[in-house]
Amino acid sequence: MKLLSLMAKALEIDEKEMIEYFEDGMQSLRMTCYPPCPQPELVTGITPHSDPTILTFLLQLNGVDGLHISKDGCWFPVTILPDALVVNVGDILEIFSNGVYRSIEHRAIPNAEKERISIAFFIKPKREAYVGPSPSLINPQNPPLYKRVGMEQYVKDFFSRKLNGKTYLQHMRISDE
Ligand SMILES: O=C(O)CCC(=O)C(=O)O
Ligand SMILES: [Fe+2]
Repeated sequence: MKLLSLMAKALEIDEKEMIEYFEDGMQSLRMTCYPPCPQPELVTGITPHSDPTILTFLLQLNGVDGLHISKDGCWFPVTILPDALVVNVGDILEIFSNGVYRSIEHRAIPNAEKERISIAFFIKPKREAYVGPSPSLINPQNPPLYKRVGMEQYVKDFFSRKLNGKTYLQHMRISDE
């Protein structure tokens, strides 16, 4: 909630709107184990994607790296900092902020020698919420860039597609219609 309040401030919207929208949301956790692979460049761990979340907190549990993020079309490894979580912006925050916060495309690959374990903690709005740009950010100079859809529908659509970069977010963009 503290993070969301700070983001509301940065977006210049009422923090109450942000908190009401996101409170009592859904939370889930995914633990992934990547067995060691002598030729990691030949296999895929988790294919490139952005998360269908507000925020994702990621713990690289046993200190073995393998997370990469995409920036300007290139992949960059994320160095593990001791006792720190990686905080990733998800697609729902990109949509809510009407593109101000950009979700991060990422992938994970196995390590050549060691097993790698990650735990991702996903923060999402409640089931009854709508995924769409915040009404306080929309005006004639700043029209909505994304469609508005019920959270249940959004999740259903996301998981019925193949994980493929930011294609689902692209599908949510109004200009793509
Ligand atoms: O294993 C990782 O570092 C990333 C996991 C991930 O991106 C996910 O579970 O959505
Ligand atoms: Fe992810």
